[in-house]
Amino acid sequence: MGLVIEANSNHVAERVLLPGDPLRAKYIAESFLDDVICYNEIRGMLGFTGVYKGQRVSVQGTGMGIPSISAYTYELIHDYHVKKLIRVGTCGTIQHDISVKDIIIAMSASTDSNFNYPTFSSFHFSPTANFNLLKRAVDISLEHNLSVKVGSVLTTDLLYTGSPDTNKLFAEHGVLAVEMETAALYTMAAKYGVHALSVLTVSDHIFKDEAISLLERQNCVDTMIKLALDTIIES
Ligand SMILES: O=P(O)(O)O[C@H]1O[C@H](CO)[C@@H](O)[C@H]1O
Ligand SMILES: O=c1cc[nH]c(=O)[nH]1
Repeated sequence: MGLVIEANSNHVAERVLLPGDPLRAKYIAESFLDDVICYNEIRGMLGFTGVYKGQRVSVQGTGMGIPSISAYTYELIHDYHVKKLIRVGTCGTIQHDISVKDIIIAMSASTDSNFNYPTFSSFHFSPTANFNLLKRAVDISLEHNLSVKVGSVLTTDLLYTGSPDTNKLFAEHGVLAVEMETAALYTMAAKYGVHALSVLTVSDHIFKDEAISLLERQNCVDTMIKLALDTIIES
């Protein structure tokens, strides 16, 4: 039992989906898993374990931003021996040929955060997805004719102060979207020798007046959730 997760040691599966929103965790557990138990309610950051296509899978809310996801990821790996983690998040795209509701599979993540500075000092670590999870997610997308974009994302510390110039600069370097957790997830997975991937549904277009409503958001994430569940049990 840690500071943010209160589960018994055997209540969390080796494979975990990580939505930022704890209510998305509840939605995933209720809609996609059988034989569900809720193992965490600390801070309202809900965590569930259930069965998907015969395999145990957990789903843990992470909250928003690097400090929050880092705490959940740390305890899942250290206290509960989790081996595979797939973030199922939302993001804002900065590319003109990507639209709301599209799915992005994050190959790598740049960041404006200094969270890696104490470890690497003046060097810059490149947070990267696990190749096997990435390949499996892409293969499943092709098998099911899902339209997904694979590429890099920008993990920012702040939701509301993203400068248009910075977003434009990253867009010009081929970055697909902005979100707030992937760089930390990939760095922790690399550090502790586990596998991680981020799959993201585009909730808004940062340069256009396009966004899905909070209500719509729940329905739009179903394709991403099924993709992440199939990926995590098959790899
Ligand atoms: O929908 P989630 O998974 O929370 O992800 C995105 O949404 C939040 C911002 O609205 C940030 O956490 C961002 O990364
Ligand atoms: O624009 C957005 C949308 C979702 N999440 C973010 O971090 N930014």
